[in-house]
Amino acid sequence: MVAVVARRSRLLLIRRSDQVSAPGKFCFPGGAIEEGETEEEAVVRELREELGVRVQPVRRVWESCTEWGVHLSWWQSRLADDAPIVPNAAEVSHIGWYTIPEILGLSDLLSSNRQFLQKVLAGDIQLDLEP
Ligand SMILES: Nc1nc2c([nH]c(=O)n2[C@H]2C[C@H](O)[C@@H](COP(=O)(O)OP(=O)(O)OP(=O)(O)O)O2)c(=O)[nH]1
Repeated sequence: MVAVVARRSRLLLIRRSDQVSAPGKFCFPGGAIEEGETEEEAVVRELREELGVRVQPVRRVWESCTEWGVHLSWWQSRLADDAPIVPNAAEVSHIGWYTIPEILGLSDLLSSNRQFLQKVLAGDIQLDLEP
């Protein structure tokens, strides 16, 4: 489950900690769905665990599969309130709000995220950048 959170043409990006898979890579917040959960519930739980924030999943905008076989469901989501983002250091080493060109300029970006953003720029994925 991947949460795509936009604000004033910027997207919420995380840098993965050294203790998880794909250490040090940039991607969006998210994680695996657990048994019995809906996709929306998984998005809400993952963002709470990872960043200490409440989000509302709005719309599934894309589905994909990583080169290593993980199915990803991409959910445009919005922050439910103005509470501060408090990254869980075990999972996330850094967070920030970046424009799409800035994100595409990062060499440590996960390849599925690069593919996602290229599709957004091409108009193949509809994303609301000013929700
Ligand atoms: N969270 C997240 N994972 C992503 C993104 N793009 C992408 O390819 N992935 C991959 C990396 C991982 O193989 C998988 C989800 O990893 P995760 O670390 O967030 O979830 P997890 O704790 O349940 O999984 P894991 O570390 O045990 O592999 O999806 C993204 O934007 N966000």
